[in-house]
Amino acid sequence: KRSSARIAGLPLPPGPSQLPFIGNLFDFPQQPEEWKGFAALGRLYGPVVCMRILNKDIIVLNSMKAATDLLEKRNALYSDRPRFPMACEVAGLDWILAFMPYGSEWRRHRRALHPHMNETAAKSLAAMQEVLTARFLRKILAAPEDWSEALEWLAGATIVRAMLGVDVADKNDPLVKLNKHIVGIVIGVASPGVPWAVDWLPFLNRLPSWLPGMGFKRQAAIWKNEQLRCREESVAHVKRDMAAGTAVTSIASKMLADEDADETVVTNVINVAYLAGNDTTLGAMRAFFHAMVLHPVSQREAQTEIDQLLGGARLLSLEDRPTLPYLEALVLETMRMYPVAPLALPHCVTENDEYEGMAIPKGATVIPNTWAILNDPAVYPEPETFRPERFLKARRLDPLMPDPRNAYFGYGRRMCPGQYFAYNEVWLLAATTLACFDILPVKDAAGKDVLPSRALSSGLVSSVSKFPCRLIPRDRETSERLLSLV
Ligand code: HEM
Repeated sequence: KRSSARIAGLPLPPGPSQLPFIGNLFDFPQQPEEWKGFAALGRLYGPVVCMRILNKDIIVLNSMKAATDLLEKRNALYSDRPRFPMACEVAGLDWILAFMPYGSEWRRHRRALHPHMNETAAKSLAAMQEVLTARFLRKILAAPEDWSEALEWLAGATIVRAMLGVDVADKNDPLVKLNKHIVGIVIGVASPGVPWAVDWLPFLNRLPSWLPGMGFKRQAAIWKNEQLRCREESVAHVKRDMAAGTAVTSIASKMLADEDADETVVTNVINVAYLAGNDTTLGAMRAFFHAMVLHPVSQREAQTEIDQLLGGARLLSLEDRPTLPYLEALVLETMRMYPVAPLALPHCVTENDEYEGMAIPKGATVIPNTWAILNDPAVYPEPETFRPERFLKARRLDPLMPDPRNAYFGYGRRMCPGQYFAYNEVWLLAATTLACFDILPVKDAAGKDVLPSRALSSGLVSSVSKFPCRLIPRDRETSERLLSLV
């Protein structure tokens, strides 16, 4: 039986029928690729699906219209997060902006980040991104088989350079290590599908650690110490350099130089940028290589467009973006087909609401199904086909085509604050790599192409797994000459 209506006699959104107490526990889509399970429920019940697990209402949004109507147009009601007791209260990760409840603290942190990450500010970081991307290309010219490690280096080097002004070492960089340590802890406590009893029964956190079954508290205490120590160290590094007069300008140094700045907020947002920006951007960049291995015709088309613009005379820069519509379409199509956050992050509704005759109960967790939105055949016909042309009309970007970034980077007031910085990085990587290399599949012993798996991993960040590919310089001499100038 479905639970009875609770708001002015309106029914809850449709969904599978519920068992007593556990509700829809057995209907809940399972990893891997649980977004496909949510999309299947959407085909059965409609774009807004309601489920209940134990004591929690869960509303899944499977269409852009529903996501826009609620998360964007009613953002005053839909910008909260569900509570994450294990991550925030037990493991002390409540300083992470992405987990913060909607309110004044959250707003203070977003405001601190905004001047440094908005669209205009992101442009001023592009020159640094161009230099690091050129270093990446030099690395893969020298050792193409190590492209995956070089890409990991690029993702870490860019965010650390932007936030802390530090040039990351080629291997074993201490600041990258610190940040990775925090990421590991966040993955340990906050990954979807990691069941912590305390997340469902928060009173467990009030029981003493020595009781049987309270092992999670002892483990979390260790994680808490570790992550708080690491988080202080990265900003302390910048402060030391500033005191010695050797600091390179960075977002941290600019924030700290502001007399009115609250140091705790600075430490929080500087650290969250690596957490939220490293693996996501890496996943997006790896997806680009994957798409190119699988779609040589699109790759060739983008290279022709680039060659016509450059004629091998210079390297591409971000300023070339408007003159390369096919390349832009190719990057957008890659983002559409490889969403790094297929279920975004959950939102939470703060008041009882009504939508198209259905009750949305206060406190419900709202899961936007970005994967379903970006694979909606009514918007993107034959969504399983990689087709950059879908974004073009008469060889220009079609302004009527919905931009996948409006889902890819999340929704409403919680939309990703790093989106411009991240997009520029992925675009630069795609543009400059295609200018210099052919990206081809590896061959097996019989000389046949080995194509990598298309499956997206589940977790806080989704992407294709690491895979081998062949990177063949298109014109080694010219590439080496141009890259040596950067
Ligand atoms: C390709 C790369 C990236 C993708 C796909 C991505 C995607 C997302 C998504 C889907 C959300 C959740 C939005 C929502 O709740 O509706 C988010 C939140 C967030 N992202 Fe990104 N992101 C990327 C890169 C970055 C970078 C480089 C930063 C660095 C500043 C960053 C910082 C954040 C933060 C701090 C939040 C939490 C915002 C909040 O809760 O208010 N992200 N991102």
